[in-house]
Parts: sequence; C-alpha cells; structure tokens
Amino acid sequence: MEVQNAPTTGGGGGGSTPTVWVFGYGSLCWYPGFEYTDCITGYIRGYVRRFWQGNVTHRGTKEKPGRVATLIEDKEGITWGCAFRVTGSHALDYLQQRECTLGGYVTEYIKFYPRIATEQSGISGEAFPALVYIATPKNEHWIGEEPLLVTARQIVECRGPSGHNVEYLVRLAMFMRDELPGACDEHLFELEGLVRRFVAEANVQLELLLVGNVTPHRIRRDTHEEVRRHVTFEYTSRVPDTKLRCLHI
Ligand SMILES: N[C@@H](CCC(=O)N[C@@H](CS)C(=O)NCC(=O)O)C(=O)O
Repeated sequence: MEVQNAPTTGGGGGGSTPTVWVFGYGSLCWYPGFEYTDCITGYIRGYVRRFWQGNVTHRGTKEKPGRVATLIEDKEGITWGCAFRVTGSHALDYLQQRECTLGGYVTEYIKFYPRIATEQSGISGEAFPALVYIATPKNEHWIGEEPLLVTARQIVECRGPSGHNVEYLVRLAMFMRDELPGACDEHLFELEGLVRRFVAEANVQLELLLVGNVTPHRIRRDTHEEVRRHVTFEYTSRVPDTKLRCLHI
C-alpha cells in the first residue's frame, strides 16, 4: 500500500524508504502483527475511543458480529495508545488487508503526542503525524452508540477467527494498565468491568477466553526512555509517572 503524500513524519527515521508512524488504539496495541523499529506510547487529541464498530472477520461472525474499537471525533477528547515506526510498504500492505479490507477501517493522518520525548532518540517533544485506521459510520459493519450493557453482552457472546471478543477488550485494557497506568478511558474500563462481571456470572474462567488464535506479544515500548535521564527538561514532555491526568486540553 503506497501512502500517498505521507507527511514528513516526526521522530527521525531517515533512510531511502519512507518512515511512517502508525498509531494503535485497539488490537494494534497488543498485537501489531507487523515489523517496526520503534514503539512509543502517547496520545492523539480530538477523538475518543469507542467500541462502536461491528466485526465479522476477527472477533465475530455475520450472524453474531463482535465489537471492536474505533475513534469518534470529540474536540475535548484524547485517546491514549502507542505509535509504531515502520519503514517500507510491507507493514502498510499488511494493515491495508487487516484493517481496511477485513475491518472496514479507513486511514487518516492525525497528530500524535509522544508521552516521553528525548532529544537523543530523535523523538522531540513535538507532536508528529501518524497514520490512524478509523472505522467511520459509512462502513457496512458500523454499529454506532448503544447501551454499554448491550455492547458488553455482545462481546461476551461473540468469537471469531482471531479468537474471543473478550480477549480483544481485556488485552486492550491490560495494555492501558501496564503501559499507561492511570490514563483515563471510562468507556473502556466500564465496559471491561461489565464484561468481567458477565463472564464471572456465567461461571466461565476468563483466562480460557484469552487464549486466542493470535499471539499477543510483550512489546518493549519507549525504549528511548533509557536515555531519558541524560536529557535536560525542555525536551522531556512526560506526563507524571504516578497518575496520568485526563488531559482534557
Ligand atoms: N485501528 C485500531 C483498531 C484495529 C483493530 O482492532 N482492528 C481489528 C478489527 S479489523 C483487528 O485487527 N483485530 C485483530 C484481532 O482482533 O485479533 C487500532 O489501531 O488498534
């Protein structure tokens, strides 16, 4: 997939083949499935994450469509996730198939704000454009807003070729707790609470639903953080370690 008119992305990279940053906010956070050279945590502004996209190819079927994440415009909103630095077209060709062809997502460039920035890593404190895959109301599997209880019930009852829909939600919540402790996302964590409750009420062992057909892998993120200690403060744009605020900015 050629990325037409890819803006010059921040975060250095250089080299002949274009470097593109891809922002992940759903399964890409815990299962990118492509090669990348860097993975950094951070956020985008002007959007909130919602489980308002149906899915019949990974976490559901035509008869019982699952629920996966998309982004909804909200001028006060921010969405935390991670950005992957990729070079060449292989990763983008893979994502074109996985996200667009199979998932109904379209691509957009959105400003990404790194959580940790250091001069040495070539990742300055400045935001830079990242490629984002968004499911819009125009796609055939769009669900839109529904009561959270309905979404939770659907997630508990759906599974697809990639595994159970519960795995999709719980692994994303686990990523947020592990990598961005304290980052706010009421929709995600309230949904997770309901799903965990329904799974317990059905006397199902949650761990059995997390064994999907894809191999989630532990991603070493913010590796440039190791050089953080040499940086002077004007380059460090770090949200406080202890509790990430809901940055309604
Ligand atoms: N574009 C979002 C969502 C991507 C996403 O979750 N896509 C789904 C549906 S097409 C997917 O690839 N699922 C793979 C899986 O569920 O294992 C992201 O950046 O993470």
